[in-house]
Amino acid sequence: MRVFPPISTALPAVPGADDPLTLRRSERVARMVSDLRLGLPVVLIGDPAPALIYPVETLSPERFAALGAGGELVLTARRAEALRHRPHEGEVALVPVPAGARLDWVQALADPSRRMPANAALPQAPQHQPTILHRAAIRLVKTAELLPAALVVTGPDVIDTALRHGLGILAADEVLDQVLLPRDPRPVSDARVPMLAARNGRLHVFRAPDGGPEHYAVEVGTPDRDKPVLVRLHSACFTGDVLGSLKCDCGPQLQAALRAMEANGTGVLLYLNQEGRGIGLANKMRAYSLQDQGLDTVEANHRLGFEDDERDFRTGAALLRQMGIGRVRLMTNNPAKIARLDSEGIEVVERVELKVGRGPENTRYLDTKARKSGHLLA
Ligand SMILES: Nc1nc2c(ncn2[C@@H]2O[C@H](COP(=O)(O)OP(=O)(O)OP(=O)(O)O)[C@@H](O)[C@H]2O)c(=O)[nH]1
Ligand SMILES: [Zn+2]
Repeated sequence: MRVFPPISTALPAVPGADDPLTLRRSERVARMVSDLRLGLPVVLIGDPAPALIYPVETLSPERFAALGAGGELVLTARRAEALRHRPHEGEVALVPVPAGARLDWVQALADPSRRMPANAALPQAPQHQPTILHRAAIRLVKTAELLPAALVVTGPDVIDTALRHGLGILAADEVLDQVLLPRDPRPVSDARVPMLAARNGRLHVFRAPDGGPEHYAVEVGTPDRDKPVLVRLHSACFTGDVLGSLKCDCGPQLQAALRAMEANGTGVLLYLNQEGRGIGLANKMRAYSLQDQGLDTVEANHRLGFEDDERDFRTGAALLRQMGIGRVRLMTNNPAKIARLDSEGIEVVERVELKVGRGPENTRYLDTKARKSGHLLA
């Protein structure tokens, strides 16, 4: 068996860490995430060998054709369950890609909206277990808000290929550590924004140093930081917030929270860009299509290969810390938000109910959240 050199010796001499142009780990991971969105492969170093990781959703037919035989498809355990292919314990599952397999076949395994080509029986799972390399691959495509599936191709020339083509290359454990790290957004700019619901508003824009999405804080009046502040943690919902979709309660919740802050005199609404409970708008629309076929909101996420909720509320806690807010009266029906703020050292002194926007189009959605996701809804 070929022994692969450690990354430090495999790479040509690189400038030292004190060189300001040396890319930090967070920057290299951010580049990898953008590359995957473009359909480019990245290289992960890990067990059993360095591997090229191709995003299934954005992979072009030409690049797929050039892969040749071999390779494994890595799916989440959720997606594997939906395919009734659950050979491994743990978060991910592997499917060997047979010689001559078509890209359609690979993409149909990842995407429930595609019809499986004929004779699509899944090949036997490989003997070996998934490793940190496969988990890191899934984390990367999830961070890129793509379908959670990747092709993993190992071979003796992986490092050479990466160097020749300038592909992103990092150790799998470094990628996982980085992707799971709490983001620490920094204030960028702010200005007065009078709103219908709250005249005395100011919008603050925060940017994550790792290239992740920007998040916003809408400050109403000037809350006294020595007292608990009326706070809403709101996750982006383009359909509800902007289009007034009746499928959820987000739009009415957003407006009601701002009105409550106006009535209270002060408050802070954090607008977290975690669309679709963290799966992104494209995947949320895939989930909506599945809901049109009869699945509920949780089942639809699972069928796509996601958990019910992929959000990370540590971002909310980081924003509150940045704004000098340590104690809050939190407007929510979601106990997970309270638990996360508490564990991040933000004291939730009171939960303020926010029950608005229930109607015939979203009754099932709200009931499912109460029944399956622990939401405190009437
Ligand atoms: N994946 C998915 N996301 C959805 C669906 N409907 C709404 N969303 C997203 O769900 C999130 C709702 O955010 P919030 O209202 O802040 O959170 P919540 O968990 O409902 O908690 P509270 O409103 O505080 O009680 C937004 O990111 C929406 O885009 C759906 O059917 N599927
Ligand atoms: Zn919504």
